[in-house]
Amino acid sequence: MTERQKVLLTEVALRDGSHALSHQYTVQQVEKIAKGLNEAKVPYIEVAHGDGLAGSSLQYGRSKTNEFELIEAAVAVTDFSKVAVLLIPGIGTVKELKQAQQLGAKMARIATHVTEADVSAQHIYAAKELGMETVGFLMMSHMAEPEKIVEQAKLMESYGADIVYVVDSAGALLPNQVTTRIKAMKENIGVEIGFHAHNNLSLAMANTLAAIEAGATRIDGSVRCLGAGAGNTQTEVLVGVLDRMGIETGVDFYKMMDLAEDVVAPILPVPQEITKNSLVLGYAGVYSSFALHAQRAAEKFNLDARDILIELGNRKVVGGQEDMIVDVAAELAKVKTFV
Ligand SMILES: C[C@H](O)CC(=O)C(=O)O
Ligand SMILES: [Mn+2]
Repeated sequence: MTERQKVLLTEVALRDGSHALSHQYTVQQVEKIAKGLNEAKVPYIEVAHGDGLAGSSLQYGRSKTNEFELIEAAVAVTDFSKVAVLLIPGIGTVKELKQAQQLGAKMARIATHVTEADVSAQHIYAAKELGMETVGFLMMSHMAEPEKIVEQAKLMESYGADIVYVVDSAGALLPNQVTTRIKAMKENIGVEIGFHAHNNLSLAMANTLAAIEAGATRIDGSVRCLGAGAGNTQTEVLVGVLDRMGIETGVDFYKMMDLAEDVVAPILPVPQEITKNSLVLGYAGVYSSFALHAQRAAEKFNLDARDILIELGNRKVVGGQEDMIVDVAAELAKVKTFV
């Protein structure tokens, strides 16, 4: 009997989902969600500010609760799931990585813009030194062609990454574009390949299936889609779909559905859905976590947030350039004043 294909899921509702909740998680919420994910046998649970360790700031949004309390809380209620943390070099430092590891985090996901893998070297080395399973996370992967992604993935592999992810931060990729990127990596790098989707064009599931078909074995999902913009691939749906495809995740389908319905849905301030702003994120190729900042700038300058997002896409703005959002809004407002 042929062995069933297997993918390992990393649940990101407690990190990417932090964007959707404006980083307002409480210890009690994290305990309940992490406990539910652990009982559903989800292999990895990512916990941190939406922009990774040390992300709590004026620029990225202040956390209600110190993220290390959230990490500690998740570790305390998980005896199966491993806790992961995300770190963007320049936002987080080795100091925060060590603190997370000492609290029990077992995986480090070092995230850079897709053409800046070289800035991940120090933190990948540090994570490996700390004995953590280490992931290279190439954000905004729609902005680089497959050859460039392979080049950058090779750098992360050379620094010691155990896994390298294609990350569709803007939710802008089409299924065929996912296939070409993952296939190119599969043919050229020697470590596991992962994929992280956003649902801004309602393609998260299709793109995730394309990634698996092309050879990705590490997949991100989020319970109730909870993530930046229109959210990520919905974990409970993904588990059901992969089961129907005969692909093993090891995750309990019913327990994931109950967690989504009974625990996560009640804490959402608004349903996680494809709004006009999140749709434009995917259409224009803009970093998903810009949605809330663009909405606030639109209200401040009496603009349509979609106009700000389209202009940010035209300027190919990337993560870390959140300050450009207000600049663009001010320019558009001035233009509007004079027309
Ligand atoms: C910091 C970003 O939110 C990381 C991520 O989830 C993405 O790029 O997508
Ligand atoms: Mn994301």
